[in-house]
Amino acid sequence: MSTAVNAPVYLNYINGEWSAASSGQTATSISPANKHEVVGIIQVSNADDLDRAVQSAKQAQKGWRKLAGPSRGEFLYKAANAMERRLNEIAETMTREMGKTLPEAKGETARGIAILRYYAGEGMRKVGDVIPSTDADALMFTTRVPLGVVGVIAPWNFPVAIPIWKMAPALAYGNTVVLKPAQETAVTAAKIIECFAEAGFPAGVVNLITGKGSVIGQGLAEHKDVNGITFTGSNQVGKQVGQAALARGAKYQLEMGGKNPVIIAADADLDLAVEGTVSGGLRSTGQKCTATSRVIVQSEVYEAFKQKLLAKVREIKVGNGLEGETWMGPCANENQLDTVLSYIQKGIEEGAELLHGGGRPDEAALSDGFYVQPTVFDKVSRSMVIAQEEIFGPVLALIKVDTMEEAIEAANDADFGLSASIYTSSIGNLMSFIQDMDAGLVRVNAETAGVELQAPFGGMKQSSSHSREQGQAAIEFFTAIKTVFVKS
Ligand SMILES: NC(=O)C1=CN([C@@H]2O[C@H](COP(=O)(O)OP(=O)(O)OC[C@H]3O[C@@H](n4cnc5c(N)ncnc54)[C@H](O)[C@@H]3O)[C@@H](O)[C@H]2O)C=CC1
Ligand SMILES: O=C(O)CCC(=O)C(=O)O
Repeated sequence: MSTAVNAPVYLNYINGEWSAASSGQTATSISPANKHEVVGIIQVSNADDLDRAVQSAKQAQKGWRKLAGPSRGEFLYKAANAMERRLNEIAETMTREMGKTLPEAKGETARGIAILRYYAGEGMRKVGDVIPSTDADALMFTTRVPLGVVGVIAPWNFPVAIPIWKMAPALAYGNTVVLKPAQETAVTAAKIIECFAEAGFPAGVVNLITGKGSVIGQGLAEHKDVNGITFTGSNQVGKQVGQAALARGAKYQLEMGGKNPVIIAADADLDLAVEGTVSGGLRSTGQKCTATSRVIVQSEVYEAFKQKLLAKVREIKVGNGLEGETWMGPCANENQLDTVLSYIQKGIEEGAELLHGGGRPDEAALSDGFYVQPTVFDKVSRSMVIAQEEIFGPVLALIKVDTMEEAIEAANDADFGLSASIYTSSIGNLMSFIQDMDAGLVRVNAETAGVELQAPFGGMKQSSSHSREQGQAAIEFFTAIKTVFVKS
């Protein structure tokens, strides 16, 4: 176990150099599995540091955008190779710093590497279209140009995948980047940036700055030289970021919450449905914006599904994510633990029936970590707070319905619309679900979580600013279209 005295120190990365915050202030990044364990000492930067990072990105953008796409792609391939060499170390850091289990952290790091390679290849793909002009002597076509400097504000729940799925397309399309990670996962972010440094990106193309959200995050959103802001996190902060960007005419992209439903139809394969509900709802301790939170079950199979679900949830081993037998790690920070516990309390007060969990685990060995039991509520009604607000924890709310129409209506009864899934063997059910479900991701006989890097990702309603990330869709945010008209 590290103490703050002998913990490694991580710096900002600005203009190709590692530097301490000019404020002289630092903070500790601690392990949620044991709050006395310090993973690293991180910088608490101020507005001057931020300005240096933005100016270095602005300076570097002039040369970076002039490189050919395939040449930019080469740097991304090198970053991917550097990350691959350090996969185990980065994954272990992620587990220590935010709590998800080591196999999940390894999977996420491998996903980060695959995303880098996908966007490295993007440097060789087409960027425009030829459009027939009404003038027979003219050539009309579209091309795309980068936005300029892109500010990346990232959360702690996917500390490798989210920064990379934002930075990789930004860079591939010719932007330069200032990354502001969540303080909870600043050490993991520093290790990613070490891989970018090793790849030899020109100075200023990639910058890392850590600090408070209200100072560095808000500062990025408000900075006049930041041309695009891409954010993932809470609804409240996302809206603030969007408003700050809008006020000065910058482009922005927000990926926020979810209240994702799974529908269990009367004709579902119940074992498959239980597996998908447990995995979708409780992996990563429910801290995914795509996590299953509302479980809408047709009355014919309600009791049978409930019993099978409880049998599986009872088997879950909660513990330190570094230990092989652990299935579910702690919440990522104390705030998150308190939020989850307060929602559980609210559920009880509102009259939902607690079937399993509901508090912190009893084991003495877990008392210094931010652990919570996997929790299942029965008799949840659609209007209850636990059926409406994002909990971001391992809490499943069972809702009983009679018909498929009622199931889809219940599934749509939320302010969010990120992901939704259905378990059914009926073509009629799945067609209605695909057509009528208001969500950016609709999944059939598969859990709500799980995003493929080559497909568009984003939500409807309050879940996003209506743009899409990942896959080819990323080009829409990270570039601007130019329509070119050439007359001979
Ligand atoms: N959609 C998602 O994937 C995520 C959703 N959340 C939701 O947000 C809730 C709270 O988690 P937090 O970590 O507090 O999320 P948050 O929205 O405060 O943090 C996300 C990022 O925004 C930054 N930030 C904070 N205040 C800012 C500001 N005023 N201006 C600009 N950037 C700012 C943070 O430093 C972090 O990098 C969770 O309980 C969950 O419901 C949290 C993380 C990820
Ligand atoms: O389900 C996934 O893999 C991605 C989830 C996600 O983007 C998030 O939680 O922010």
